[in-house]
Amino acid sequence: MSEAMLALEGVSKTYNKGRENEVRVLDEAALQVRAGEMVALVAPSGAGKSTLLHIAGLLDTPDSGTVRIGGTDYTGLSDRRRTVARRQEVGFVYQFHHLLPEFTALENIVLPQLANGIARAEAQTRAADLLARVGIGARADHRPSAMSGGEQQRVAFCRALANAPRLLLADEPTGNLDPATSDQVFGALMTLVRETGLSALIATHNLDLAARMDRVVRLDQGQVVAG
Ligand SMILES: Nc1ncnc2c1ncn2[C@@H]1O[C@H](COP(=O)(O)OP(=O)(O)OP(=O)(O)O)[C@@H](O)[C@H]1O
Repeated sequence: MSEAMLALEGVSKTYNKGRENEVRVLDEAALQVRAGEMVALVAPSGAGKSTLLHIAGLLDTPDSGTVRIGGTDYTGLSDRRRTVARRQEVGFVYQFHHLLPEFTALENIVLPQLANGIARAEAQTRAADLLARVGIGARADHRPSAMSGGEQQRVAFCRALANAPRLLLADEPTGNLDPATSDQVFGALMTLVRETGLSALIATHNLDLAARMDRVVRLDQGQVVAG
């Protein structure tokens, strides 16, 4: 078995601790995603999927437990170190694309690379290559408003992969699309993940999409269990 790219151990998270509206969302949760593995995270609304993804992606910290990405333990590291690690190691995709409306598809994928110190020419070549791989090379100069929902989401996938992360985290990445488009766009995401050898943890309510991944896990009473 290959080494875990993402490893959560004993991760607990409670919101509003000690208050009467206390919510214990994660309770000693454990999860491993191996290198190159695609794992579906399925859970009812409110079960804690977003909380788990934010902790896995170093956007939030657990009350206790450890988070390792690529073998590095990020527990207790400074916000700065976590921010740098997040930028380099993790790509995020959300239900809504959150593309910058005033920039073209290509520029939306170039900008995060510039923020990561990549030269503009190299960033543009990489952005064009990513767009071609998800089948929308011809839309490179379109702004988000001049693209379909499926195309916008494909751009969001490319942006998530712009800095060649090792881990992709996605929260309902096709949840805003009609079923047929969702199916096609998810296919494009899977191809991209497979070609780049990424590890991915993808939250979805769509059991058909979940079944196309390597493994399905569920969140049950704050713990991650086999799906
Ligand atoms: N910042 C917060 N403060 C207090 N409670 C919170 C906070 N964030 C989330 N919660 C609560 O924690 C629980 C889990 O929230 P989370 O967003 O992780 O669920 P989810 O499984 O992603 O849900 P959905 O599928 O609806 O997005 C919910 O009951 C939510 O109300």
